[in-house]
Amino acid sequence: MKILVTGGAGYIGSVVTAQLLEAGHDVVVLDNLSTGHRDAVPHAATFVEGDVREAAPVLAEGVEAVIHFAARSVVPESMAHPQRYWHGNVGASLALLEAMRATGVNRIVFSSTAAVYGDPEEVPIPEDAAVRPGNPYGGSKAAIDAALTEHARMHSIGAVSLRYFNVAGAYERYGERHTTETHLIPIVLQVALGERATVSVFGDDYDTPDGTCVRDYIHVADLAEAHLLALANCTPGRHHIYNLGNGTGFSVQQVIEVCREVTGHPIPAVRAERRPGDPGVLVASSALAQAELGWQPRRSDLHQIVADAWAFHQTGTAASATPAGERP
Ligand SMILES: NC(=O)c1ccc[n+]([C@@H]2O[C@H](COP(=O)([O-])OP(=O)(O)OC[C@H]3O[C@@H](n4cnc5c(N)ncnc54)[C@H](O)[C@@H]3O)[C@@H](O)[C@H]2O)c1
Ligand SMILES: O=c1ccn([C@@H]2O[C@H](COP(=O)(O)OP(=O)(O)O[C@H]3O[C@H](CO)[C@H](O)[C@H](O)[C@H]3O)[C@@H](O)[C@H]2O)c(=O)[nH]1
Repeated sequence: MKILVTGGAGYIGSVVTAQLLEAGHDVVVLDNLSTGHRDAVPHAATFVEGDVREAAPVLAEGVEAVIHFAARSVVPESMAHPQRYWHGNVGASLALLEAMRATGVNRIVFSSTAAVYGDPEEVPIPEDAAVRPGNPYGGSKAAIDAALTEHARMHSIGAVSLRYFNVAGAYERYGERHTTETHLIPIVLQVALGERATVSVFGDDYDTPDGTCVRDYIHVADLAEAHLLALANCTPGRHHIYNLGNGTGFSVQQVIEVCREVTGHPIPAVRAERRPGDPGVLVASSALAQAELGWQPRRSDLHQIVADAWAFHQTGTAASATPAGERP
């Protein structure tokens, strides 16, 4: 299949592009390089530098399906500049859907997020939990999910929203390298690398066993595999929504401890105020993805997730990578 991957120069998009190529698909990456890297695009993919709003000419070149990663995704930035998220995420995604209609491309897999659930009443969180985003980033993704439901019904598009929990780890030579890093695991590893003196623990008075926030960390390679399954499950006229996580929560303190074990570095941690908008506990129920997509995470051990991220930060390649010759 010929697939357009928006945001394929980013962290998750580059991993999915690599797996699509390994599966024999033809991939075009459309990315404006705002947070992504040209050298993260696998060699066998065609790269087009540009905005998602300019997708029509690319779609018209025989594209059969879209996997849509391109977005702004820094929660604190969304609190300070919500309009960037309405224009950059909602506006750009609506333009992409319009271009798909105009060119007759009728399948899309979309990167949604656990942030649409805000502070959930029920944990593990099922897909039918209330959508109550606690920040404009989550709000923008919830709005795109709603637009996909409408487009599926009104325009016979087949859509799948994948609601990722906390993505971490690395795959082959593809990993997380954001200039503005807010995610816990890469920040902790920057301390181990000597790039930061300490890690701040945002709040130790949550209603959790050790008082720090609990999250569900999912290996990027497992997450990526769900996109290939979702693509095969895109049914015209239907919008499916699936949570993707391991179903196990780890506290911030536990994550730091695992990073100490993996890196052998003491990783000094300091207590800091709660980060505005952070829910205490986010853990996925991925039962629906397992039942309907046949998805099964295979790299659930947090040590392996951190070991892959650590190897990537040190050498540019995941610990579990296959030999160089086999990489796309
Ligand atoms: N990383 C996570 O833990 C996580 C969790 C939930 C959801 N998500 C979602 O997954 C997707 C990918 O996240 P990521 O961590 O790989 O982010 P990333 O920033 O590494 O990748 C996003 C890519 O999209 C590109 N991009 C952004 N706006 C664009 C535009 N208007 N036109 C063209 N290209 C554009 C960027 O240059 C970048 O290469 C995002 O939609 C994000 O909201 C990520
Ligand atoms: O320096 C840091 C960074 C993070 N944290 C804490 O670590 C936990 C994880 O924080 P991340 O920033 O790594 O991830 P979030 O849970 O805030 O958000 C991520 O996962 C969400 C869903 O769970 C959304 O998908 C969102 O897009 C994505 O950034 C939070 O409790 C946060 O307060 C710290 O204590 N110190």
